[in-house]
Amino acid sequence: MSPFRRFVTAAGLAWRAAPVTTAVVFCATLALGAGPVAAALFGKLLIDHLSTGSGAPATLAVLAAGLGGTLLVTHVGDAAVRYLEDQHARRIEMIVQERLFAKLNSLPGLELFERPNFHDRIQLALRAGQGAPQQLVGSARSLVQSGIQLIGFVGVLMAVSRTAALLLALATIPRLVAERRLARDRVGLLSALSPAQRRRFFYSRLQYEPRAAKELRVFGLGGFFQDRMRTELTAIHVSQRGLDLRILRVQALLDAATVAAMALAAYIVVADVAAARGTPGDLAIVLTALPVTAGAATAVVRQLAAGSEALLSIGHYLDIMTTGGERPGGVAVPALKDEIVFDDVWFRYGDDLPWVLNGVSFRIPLHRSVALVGANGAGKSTIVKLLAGLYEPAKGRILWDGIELSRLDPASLRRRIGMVFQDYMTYDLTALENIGVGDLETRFDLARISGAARLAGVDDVVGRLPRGYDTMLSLMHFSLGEEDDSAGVSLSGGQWQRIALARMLLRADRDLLILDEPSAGLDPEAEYQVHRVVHEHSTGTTRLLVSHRLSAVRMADRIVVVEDGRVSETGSHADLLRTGGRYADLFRLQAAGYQDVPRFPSTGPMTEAIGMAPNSLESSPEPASPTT
Ligand SMILES: Nc1ncnc2c1ncn2[C@@H]1O[C@H](COP(=O)(O)OP(=O)(O)OP(=O)(O)O)[C@@H](O)[C@H]1O
Repeated sequence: MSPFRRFVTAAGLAWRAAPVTTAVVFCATLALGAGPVAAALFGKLLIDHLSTGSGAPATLAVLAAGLGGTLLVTHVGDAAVRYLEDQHARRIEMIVQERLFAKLNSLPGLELFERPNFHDRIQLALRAGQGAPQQLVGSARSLVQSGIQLIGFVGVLMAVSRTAALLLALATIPRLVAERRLARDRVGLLSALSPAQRRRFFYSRLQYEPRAAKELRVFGLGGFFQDRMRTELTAIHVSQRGLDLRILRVQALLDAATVAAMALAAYIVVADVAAARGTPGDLAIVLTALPVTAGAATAVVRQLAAGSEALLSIGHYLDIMTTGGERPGGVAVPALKDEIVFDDVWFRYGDDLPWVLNGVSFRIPLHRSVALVGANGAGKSTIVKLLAGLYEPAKGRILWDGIELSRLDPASLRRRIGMVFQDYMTYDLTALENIGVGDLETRFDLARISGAARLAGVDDVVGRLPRGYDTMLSLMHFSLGEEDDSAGVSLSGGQWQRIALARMLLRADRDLLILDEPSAGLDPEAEYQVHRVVHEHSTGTTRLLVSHRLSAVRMADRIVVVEDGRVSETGSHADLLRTGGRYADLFRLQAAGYQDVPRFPSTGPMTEAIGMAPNSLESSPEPASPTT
């Protein structure tokens, strides 16, 4: 990406955030840049007037007032400009956040979100998008301000001693080169450390997230993850310290060179004044101008480096903003009239990963229910995700009434689908919102939401919560006091599953309902009720159901058995039992399991199978008892 494109993006963001503020800041910058030069000139004139003894009191008063006024404006103006810059930074943050998240929400598939480096890029883009335009504006402002000071003081130095001015200019060139290189290294290090930062935050989050707290305590994993977090942080610090040391070494060398140049320049001017080739005012202004000029030259160089750092890092923001992924256009999805067809569909999650689907073909006829069954990892959820347009097949076609899914508009497709996922979401929202997000168009209509909750068998549970449907379903929403009933509550796994089901039932009028393991966490009675409700309530709707409970799928019009990414059997429950294939075996196995429950041995086969000696805990040496 060209530096020019990055510059236009950063400057465009800064300008659009607050054009008036940007213009005011620039004008103020010009005035603030000229301030110190004007103050130094007023100072020189005052000294010259006093040293010749010819100064009229009125002239002295004017010069003193000029000096005081200039200093006052410079200091007050500086604070005002900093205030405006902070407001500007907030506006930029808002714009960047809006654009980045609009972009992320426009990506229809899951592929990018499952790549760790995409997460790193989002973090870098957020940071760059918020910081870089502001840094660029700040650098440009400081550059102009320091540049004006530099030009002014170099002019003054040139008037008094060209050699002194030349010496300072020579000392600035190596700084320019070195600071640019360091800026590039800083941006490079930030990218290089992203994976380690991500892992560090992952390990740190595990140690306070309520979801992980159970296992961490039961398995005693706190110290283990703390060690991992420490290892990552140590590695990050080692890399950062390496760069810090390099910056320190380079800057110390450059500062030493600048001081040497200043000392030489001061010596030349002192020698000139001693030889009566200059006035005491000349000496005063040179002694003022030398450190200020050196400081301004350093500031100019650093701002140039900071500006180029900002331009390099805005590349991360542009990187996300130009990420492909949206399907261009796409046909609006018509109501389903005939059938959905999987036609020799092949899929794998990455080019270097094994095929998950190896030519899957089956049909979902209109107003019929189709159940997918198969062992863990057979590819059932993958089929579901392909049907929802979350991934695209590598080969083969998925047809919606003969139109390939890839030609359809993903948003329009999803409006035609109601879905409950195997790994459904539990939102830190109220019960009303947790269900209502299933159909935002209902605008959290309590009557519809409680109707869906009733069908899913969770209405009573919600009714008994401290604030009914307005209760926060989250333990993170802490109580504000003893009497505060706004505290969050936590539901059981099965109750959460019913909430997810109610969320889907808000879309029961859609063309296609997809239920991926909707009853996995339910007790047997609840499971039966849920399947009866789903069956009765959505008869006449086209349905795809995934379940391991074969008792639940026997009601389906067609059962598709998936084995190793292929369809091995298709037919009704009765057909498949008659055929006596894999489904019939599984069904009989499950049915037998309910009648004849085997007892688990306390030691023996299971412990041996995982390579443990029986009673290894008991046979492990006792910890030494504390000596008294
Ligand atoms: N996001 C992913 N990235 C890489 N591999 C994946 C991903 N999701 C699933 N897989 C792999 O794809 C295969 C099929 O997974 P899938 O979830 O479709 O199986 P399933 O039949 O639904 O299994 P289960 O009955 O356990 O839910 C598995 O081997 C799994 O490891």
